Amino acid sequence: MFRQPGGHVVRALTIAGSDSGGGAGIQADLKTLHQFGVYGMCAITALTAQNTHGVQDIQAVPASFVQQQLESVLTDLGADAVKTGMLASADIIHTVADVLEAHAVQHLVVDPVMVAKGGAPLLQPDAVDALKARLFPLAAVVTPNLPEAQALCGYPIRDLADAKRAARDLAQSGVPIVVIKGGHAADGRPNDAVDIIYDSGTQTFTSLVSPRVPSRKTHGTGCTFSSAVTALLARGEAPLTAIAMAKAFVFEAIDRAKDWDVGSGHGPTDHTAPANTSLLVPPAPLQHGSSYVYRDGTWTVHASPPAGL
Ligand SMILES: Nc1ncnc2c1ncn2[C@@H]1O[C@H](COP(=O)(O)OP(=O)(O)O)[C@@H](O)[C@H]1O
Ligand SMILES: Cc1ncc(COP(=O)(O)OP(=O)(O)O)c(N)n1
Repeated sequence: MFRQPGGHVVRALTIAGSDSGGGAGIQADLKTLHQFGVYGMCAITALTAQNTHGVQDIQAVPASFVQQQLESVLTDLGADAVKTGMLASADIIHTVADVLEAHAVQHLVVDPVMVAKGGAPLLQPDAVDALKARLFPLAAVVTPNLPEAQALCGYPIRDLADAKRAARDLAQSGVPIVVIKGGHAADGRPNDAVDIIYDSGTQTFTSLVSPRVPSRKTHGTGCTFSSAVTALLARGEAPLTAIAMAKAFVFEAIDRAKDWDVGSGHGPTDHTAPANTSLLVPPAPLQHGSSYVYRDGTWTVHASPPAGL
């Protein structure tokens, strides 16, 4: 396990739903935290019966029991960083926000999970406002995918210019850093996956680009990405470095899984992808306002960024 200079084992808490298929949710989160050498803990918000073909059923956990799990963990083990994933209902969101406020948690990553890739709703529609009002102001980083960003902003995101507008608008809820993930490629980018980062402090956009792996095995990419960011923030990395390393890790996890036979539908990624710093870390501190590309295991400044970056 990764330790802070004083010898303290780095730990992180995920508050999310269980994916019985093991590719997303709590299972992806704990695998990712472990891979980054961070001690992982969890509070489960919902149980899903799920596989690589979709979500067959959902059982919500009562908000009072989510609260009990959080209190059990935070009053004993503590957390250097916390992430939220599937929160299911406004009731659970209010409970989670109350507990996180009371414990003054640091480094909160909010992955505003709303719909699984197969189309199953993972958040009640009336909970979207609660997410923005209660959790966004507590977050260090918020990581919507394109459909989530559209739902949160209330307008379509068709291209990179729209994604930038959405990132800046979402930051108005009091979020230091918004990442609009590009896995869904609303603007039809067949060859690359572009993530747009807006930093409220510097009021700059940074874009991170990787080749798009031609694979259906991308189940759980968002959970894996936000967990990697959480692990790296817990370890003390700067947010921009954490986000870049997380993107590189997800690229490697998708790439490793492209030929494997786990499930016959949209399979999961391979969380045993390398997470050691030397392979994923940018060679120099990333500059806000620039565009970077991850290719062949290396980050470089993007010499010919896509139009709109
Ligand atoms: N086919 C792919 N090839 C490379 N990177 C991808 C691919 N699909 C998603 N990503 C990356 O995975 C991360 C998660 O994005 P996304 O899939 O949009 O999230 P979600 O699972 O929440 O829908 C982002 O960094 C995105 O760029
Ligand atoms: C229990 C649970 N939580 C979250 C998700 C969605 O995960 P995500 O990483 O966005 O991956 P896809 O479902 O989009 O492949 C989930 N499916 N289940």
